[in-house]
Amino acid sequence: MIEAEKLTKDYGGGRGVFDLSFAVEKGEVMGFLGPNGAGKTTTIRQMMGFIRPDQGSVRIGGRDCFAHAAQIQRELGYLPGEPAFMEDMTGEAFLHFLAKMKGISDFGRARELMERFELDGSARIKRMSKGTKQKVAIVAAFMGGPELLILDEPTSGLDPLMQNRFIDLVLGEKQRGATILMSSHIFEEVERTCDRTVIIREGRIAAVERLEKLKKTKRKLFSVQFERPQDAAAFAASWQKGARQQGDTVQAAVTGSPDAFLKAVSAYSVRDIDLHRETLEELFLHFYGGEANDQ
Ligand SMILES: Nc1ncnc2c1ncn2[C@@H]1O[C@H](COP(=O)(O)OP(=O)(O)OP(=O)(O)O)[C@@H](O)[C@H]1O
Repeated sequence: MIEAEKLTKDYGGGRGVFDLSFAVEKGEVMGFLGPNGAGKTTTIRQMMGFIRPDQGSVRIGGRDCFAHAAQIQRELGYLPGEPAFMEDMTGEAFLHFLAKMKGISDFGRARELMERFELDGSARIKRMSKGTKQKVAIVAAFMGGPELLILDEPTSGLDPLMQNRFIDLVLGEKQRGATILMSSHIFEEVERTCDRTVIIREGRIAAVERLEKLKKTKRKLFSVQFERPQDAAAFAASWQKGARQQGDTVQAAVTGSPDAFLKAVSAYSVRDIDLHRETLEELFLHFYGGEANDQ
């Protein structure tokens, strides 16, 4: 469905994207991941035909994205990283306008989506919060039931309840047979929806992974406080595998099943235990190296 071949956009000074080759199959949900500034938006903008590659190409359904930009933009569902609206319009008027432009005659699906996301479309867009604007952008991308959706950080600004509704929406579209490419910083969203992920770092592909592989790589960071500091020292010495002891507390990263770790810990008296699940940013840092920025 999407084929990038040696796709390059060079902004100078090492910024941009370089030599990206990957493919998204029909019916697949592909995560597009990487730290801030890695080049996700630059890649997506080339898929939309907004900017011309310096070298290489990206094709959608066999058509070059830059040469066939207008047609591709009309057909697919796109959710930009920073949606630009006609701010004076109400949400609903804007969606009607967009539906007309895209030749969507049935507004029923848009209404259904507005209800699902509890979006009140009667307010002017300029008065809406970031999260509400994001809901308008989601409805705009999905309302035509497109075969292909390209989504740039689709849940940015949404609360956890709405993030969950978004995940359900993506799973429904996947069942319908839609192909989706989605950039994201949120592990849960990626874990629950994506079949594979393209991971980019500093403008280059670091890996194309199946989700199972990424899940196996993800670490659980345990912090265990022991009743006695000498127990903490004994546990840290016996566990090894990168356990760090400080006073009565040991921190350890566990990959995969925590069973062996918990059994080893249970040989001692434990005062408290904390679990931190690794974020995507932390995973990039420990697995692929480089900078991890806060979102
Ligand atoms: N028009 C431009 N002119 C010059 N440099 C640019 C331009 N657009 C992007 N860049 C640079 O290219 C690099 C990749 O930016 P891009 O926005 O694609 O990253 P991203 O992965 O989408 O990051 P984020 O997660 O922050 O959205 C950055 O270093 C950015 O500063």
